[in-house]
Amino acid sequence: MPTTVKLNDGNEMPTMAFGTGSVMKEKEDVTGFVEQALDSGFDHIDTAPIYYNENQVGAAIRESGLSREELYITTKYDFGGPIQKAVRDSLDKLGLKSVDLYLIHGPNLIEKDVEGSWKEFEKIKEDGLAKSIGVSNFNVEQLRKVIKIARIKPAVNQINFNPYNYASQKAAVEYAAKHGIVTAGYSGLTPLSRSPGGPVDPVVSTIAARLNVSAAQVLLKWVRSKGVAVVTTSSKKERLAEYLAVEELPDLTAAEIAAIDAAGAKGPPSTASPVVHFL
Ligand SMILES: NC(=O)C1=CN([C@@H]2O[C@H](COP(=O)(O)OP(=O)(O)OC[C@H]3O[C@@H](n4cnc5c(N)ncnc54)[C@H](OP(=O)(O)O)[C@@H]3O)[C@@H](O)[C@H]2O)C=CC1
Ligand SMILES: O=CCc1c[nH]c2ccccc12
Repeated sequence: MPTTVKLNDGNEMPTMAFGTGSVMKEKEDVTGFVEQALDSGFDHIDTAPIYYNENQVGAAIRESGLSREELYITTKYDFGGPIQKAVRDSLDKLGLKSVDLYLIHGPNLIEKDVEGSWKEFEKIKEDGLAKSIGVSNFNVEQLRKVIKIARIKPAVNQINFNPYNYASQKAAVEYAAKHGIVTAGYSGLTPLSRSPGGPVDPVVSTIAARLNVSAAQVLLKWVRSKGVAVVTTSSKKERLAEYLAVEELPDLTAAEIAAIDAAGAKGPPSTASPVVHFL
């Protein structure tokens, strides 16, 4: 059974999500990958209009034969324009009456009218179109602005979170936790996928050897050790099984966590792919 975390609105969110924004090469159909993830035991699927695959996620959900109650679906507001229309468009594409979590994909989408935009999000929850509402890529200041005017606080902040950006993201995670907001981390496997050859690699390899697990499992365990939920992905069935086994692995020791933190603080190798900023 996948592990869940209780959100500040009483709902439970599975702590291991399968992301559809990067599983495929650009414009590739993700239906088969989502089916494979559901078949492997993932019950939380993360999508967004900007991934142009909500209809494919919907098809995979229907194909899976799983009931709506067995699934947790996250999508996002990201193209701008009227918020109520955007959520209904997403629901149409997904073929669902409601999503479990609806996020503002980036702070610039609401910066002109934080209060008015968040009120629209609160209405989405009150109308039952999303069971929970939240934000993504928000820093402390941006979270503070929403919390200040919110009747319903964001339940989740989904952010880029890995050992190489831990020092800069720590404050957002701690601020969120103080306000009862769960942080979900994407790109947790950056040291393997985008920035191989950096100072985190040997530390992770040593821990992986001690535990007889993969480097990806150590990195995801490190994410969880910070109280952060995971949004990851893979095109490979064997990696999906590894990701899902992470909750059952023994905890990293405090010294191991500190060693990953310290290696991450040295930064990625100079050959690392640049982080693309968007939204
Ligand atoms: N809210 C937001 O703004 C954002 C949200 N997201 C969400 O998060 C999801 C995950 O993001 P992503 O950055 O891909 O997450 P991760 O950092 O978890 O990376 C997943 C990738 O790592 C690869 N991988 C796994 N193990 C290894 C290994 N040992 N060596 C090399 N590569 C490996 C996988 O490739 P393989 O297929 O070969 O296993 C997969 O492509 C997205 O799909 C999206 O849903 C992502 C970015 C921004
Ligand atoms: O959601 C975050 C990053 C991302 C992943 N896939 C795409 C496609 C288009 C824009 C942004 C993204």
